[in-house]
Amino acid sequence: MSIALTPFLILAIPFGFYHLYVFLLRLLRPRLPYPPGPRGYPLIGNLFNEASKNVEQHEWARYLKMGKEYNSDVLHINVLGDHTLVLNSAKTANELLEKRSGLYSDRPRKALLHLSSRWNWNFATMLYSNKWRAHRRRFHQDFQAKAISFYHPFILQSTSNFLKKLAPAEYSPLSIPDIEHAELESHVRNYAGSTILRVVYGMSTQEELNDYVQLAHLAAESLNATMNHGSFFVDYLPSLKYMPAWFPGASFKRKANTWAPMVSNLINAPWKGVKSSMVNGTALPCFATNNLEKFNLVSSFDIKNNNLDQGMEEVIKNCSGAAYFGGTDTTLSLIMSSILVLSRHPEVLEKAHEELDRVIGTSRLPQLQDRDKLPYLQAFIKEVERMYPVTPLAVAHRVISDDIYNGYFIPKGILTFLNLSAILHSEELYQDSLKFNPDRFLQNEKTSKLLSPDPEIVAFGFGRRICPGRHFALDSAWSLIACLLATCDITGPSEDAQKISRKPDPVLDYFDGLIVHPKPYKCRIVPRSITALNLMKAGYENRI
Ligand code: HEM
Repeated sequence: MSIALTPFLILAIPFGFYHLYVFLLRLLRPRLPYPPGPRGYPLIGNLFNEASKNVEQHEWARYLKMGKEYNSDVLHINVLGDHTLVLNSAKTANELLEKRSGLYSDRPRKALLHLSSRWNWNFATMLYSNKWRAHRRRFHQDFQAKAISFYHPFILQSTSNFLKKLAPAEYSPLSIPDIEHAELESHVRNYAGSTILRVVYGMSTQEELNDYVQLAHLAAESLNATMNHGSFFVDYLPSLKYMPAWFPGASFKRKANTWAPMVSNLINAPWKGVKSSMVNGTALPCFATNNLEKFNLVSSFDIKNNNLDQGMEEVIKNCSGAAYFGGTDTTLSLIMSSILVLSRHPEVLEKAHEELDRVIGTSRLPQLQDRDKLPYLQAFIKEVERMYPVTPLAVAHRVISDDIYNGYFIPKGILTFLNLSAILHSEELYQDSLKFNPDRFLQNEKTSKLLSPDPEIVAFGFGRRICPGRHFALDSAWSLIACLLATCDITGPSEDAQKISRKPDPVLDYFDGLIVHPKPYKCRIVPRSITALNLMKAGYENRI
């Protein structure tokens, strides 16, 4: 045999076997069972179970309970022929989403999502295709770990603004009132939104930022409400989308009509702004301008018609929109959970303060370069990500063709939910998993290895769809949390100080949804000293 043929055969033989496997799979199809799950009725499957499910119960908790009931970490649910696969363990996630990622990386065809609001510009919901690949590649170029230091000055600027807004006029700890949830959330949303807007569109004035942060908030409602499969009945019966909006029971359609213009504004308004500022010569360097220049697209602008060259300009515009949307609500959730936890765990606050004072001192703010020197702070953020996952069911994947796993038949088109909460709360992976304990992520001194799997990887999904904004998200959340901790005491609200002995619960204290947020809470945020207050007021001035 010629040596030149060997590499060909090395590729061809597994390829041939794979096709034989798929062929046999089709032959065997009727005989192989679906993975375990609730027994359904002919034709309607588990329709009754799904229709009568307890809406108070979080979807991830329901799947976890179901897994225990059927003693399986893969589950199958069928509603009217619409099949769903649930993966409740890291092992199955790894086997299917990672090792078979070529099969498991599509997204569901969401009737309401696309009907409602043309979210199809968002590559998070795009089908697994060349179009998605082009977007993912462009996004990855600028958001991979080694590229994001370009954005660090913007993160510092937003951190400074956040601290200034929070700083009381004078140092008078006893007279500082509790901070209400709405006020704190608005500061943090502004932080997350303004950072991403500066990064992608170069926006910097408070007026522009306020408008767009509000816009993202309004549009997020529709994505949050529609992304979880089964939130609306039309997910199971797509033909319902043809019902007129006035028809009884068509409330989903009325909602869709309200959401559509909001989502449209979300993508179009900032893009118009960035193009006009480039034409006027007032644009600040950012993801959009860097890429438009890189691909020589500036000369082809037609602002009046908002005429898109259907190629790279559209990709850049869509990626900017995806970052802007993906970066706001998720980062908000992580930071709000971190503050909630700090205010209810004085022992954690004390350890974090001790580390910051020892390593950084009290005369300057921590910076992103200090991160590796602050292992407890790092471990704290990992533990928040583990205990209170921002996206408990990740984002649904769809299987591209028939498959077999552990003797079970996985049909083409099945929706796949990755139960991140089940994985991150798994007793097998994390001892005393429902106890908040950052120490579990401190390195083992002897082996210098982490004792438990790292949520900074797990919490962002598996396979080819893993969150491409994760490095940026972690830098931006770290900066705010580190500076807030360095300068402030964070405790429970004064009037309830005695009552708050219960620690935040991932179910009772959280709303359910695609991106989960803590239910409203109050806390006290008080500068630690006059020096700390001065640091808050000065921010990173002169250093950016
Ligand atoms: C704490 C913050 C964040 C969390 C927990 C988070 C989590 C996730 C998860 C679980 C997915 C789905 C992965 C999968 O399908 O398997 C995802 C996708 C995505 N995230 Fe994030 N994310 C965060 C922040 C961000 C930020 C800051 C950005 C943008 C700068 C971003 C942009 C995206 C995009 C564009 C996708 C879709 C990827 C695709 O479908 O190919 N995310 N994220």
